[in-house]
Amino acid sequence: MFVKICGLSEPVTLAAALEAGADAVGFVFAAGSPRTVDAATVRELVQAVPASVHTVGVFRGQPFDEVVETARAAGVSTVQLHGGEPVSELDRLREEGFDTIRALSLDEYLSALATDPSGLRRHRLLIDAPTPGAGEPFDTGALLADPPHGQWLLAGGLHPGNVGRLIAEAGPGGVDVSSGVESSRGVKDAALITAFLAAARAA
Ligand SMILES: O=C(O)c1ccccc1N[C@@H]1O[C@H](COP(=O)(O)O)[C@@H](O)[C@H]1O
Repeated sequence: MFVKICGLSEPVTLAAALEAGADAVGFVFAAGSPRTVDAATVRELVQAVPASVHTVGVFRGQPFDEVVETARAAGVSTVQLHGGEPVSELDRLREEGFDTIRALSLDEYLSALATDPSGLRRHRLLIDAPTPGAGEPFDTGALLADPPHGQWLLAGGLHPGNVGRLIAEAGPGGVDVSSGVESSRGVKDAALITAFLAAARAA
């Protein structure tokens, strides 16, 4: 089970995620989030991340050049796009040398499945709630009829108490969490991060 802990901005909770065995750590560059960080802060933070752990920059609706410039300045390995950007933008990010995560809501996923199934296979897929980072779960039932191919990730309202059940029900290859490992909105909690990793690994 691939586990990503997202919305990190402080050395202590980044260390907790690494200590607990996270496969990926995420940093939010999208505007308007309580977790938004700047590239210089992330460049410092990623110095502590081993090469085996993915460092993910999270963007939503930002211009392509800004995404590339920010991701390069921050030194992240992977770009995650949440804004319904065309798949060609993710293709170009790959050409720029980044690994990619394409984040879609369930409706966006079902629409892409109908209109461009080959595009869905070119990038690591993350299926998220309609409002990313809000801590709101969604009904994964429709995924059972059309399960995604490959090692897709599930996000949206996950926390240590529900991640095991949702992994069992929806069958993702990985999970991504932000709100569910926070003590208050935007404030990460080391004990919750550790509990989330343990619950996801036990599923
Ligand atoms: O975390 C945010 O604030 C955020 C803002 C804009 C785009 C994506 C964001 N986070 C992503 O949302 C999910 C986690 O959501 P939840 O809080 O656990 O429900 C995850 O994919 C984050 O990368």
